[in-house]
Amino acid sequence: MGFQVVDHPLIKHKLGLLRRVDTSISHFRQLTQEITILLTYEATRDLILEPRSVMTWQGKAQAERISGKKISVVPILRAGLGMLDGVLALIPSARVNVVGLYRNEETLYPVEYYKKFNNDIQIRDALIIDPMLATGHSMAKVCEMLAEEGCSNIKALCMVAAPEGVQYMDEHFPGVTIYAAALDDHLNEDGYIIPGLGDAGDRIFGTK
Ligand SMILES: O=P(O)(O)OC[C@H]1O[C@H](OP(=O)(O)OP(=O)(O)O)[C@H](O)[C@@H]1O
Ligand SMILES: O=c1cc[nH]c(=O)[nH]1
Ligand SMILES: [Mg+2]
Repeated sequence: MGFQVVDHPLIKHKLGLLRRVDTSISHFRQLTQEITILLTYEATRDLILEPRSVMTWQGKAQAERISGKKISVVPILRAGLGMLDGVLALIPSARVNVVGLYRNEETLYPVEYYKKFNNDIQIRDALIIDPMLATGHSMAKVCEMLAEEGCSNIKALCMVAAPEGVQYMDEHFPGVTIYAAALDDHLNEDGYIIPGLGDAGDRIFGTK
């Protein structure tokens, strides 16, 4: 598996603000979106280009355009929605395939409550978005759902990952590359990432 902490001063600075307990809802949303744009930039580095001739003000010139498979973004409800605008800012024509999961607080395994996939999901590369990779159970569940649909090329973006989640994904979906803003220290006894962000869904939606 590929796991990459995207190393950039802007990401580090914005993540520091995101971690602050006194960051407002609106600022939390804005920072999440901005960091997602930076992660998307890195995660799309291997997109394939093809040459293309364009008519410029000085006649024809050689340019390039993205070719090959198209992308579908897969936000994991709820918190993943906070990252959607960031991806769409760079890939405005991406299709969106939504999965609704919540984590059972006792078992720390996800419960599925919603799924809406496009008809052409299997011919697109999938980009899963969820701010938190804690145990990795939610991310793995979505990879399983995508694999069942025939998706063969899957990447994921998250704000903060725990070593436990990275290891779980490595064991179960070694072909999936994850791009994160940070690799944190550990999970606490309730399955929360330390230091983490707290409950990202609550911070984005203003619940609690
Ligand atoms: O790696 P895991 O241990 O599976 O935990 C991570 C999941 O937990 C959070 O969702 P939550 O269940 O809080 O739902 P929410 O987005 O609706 O708040 C988070 O957004 C991930 O989806
Ligand atoms: O730290 C965590 C773990 C799971 N979900 C969150 O929102 N935060
Ligand atoms: Mg939550």
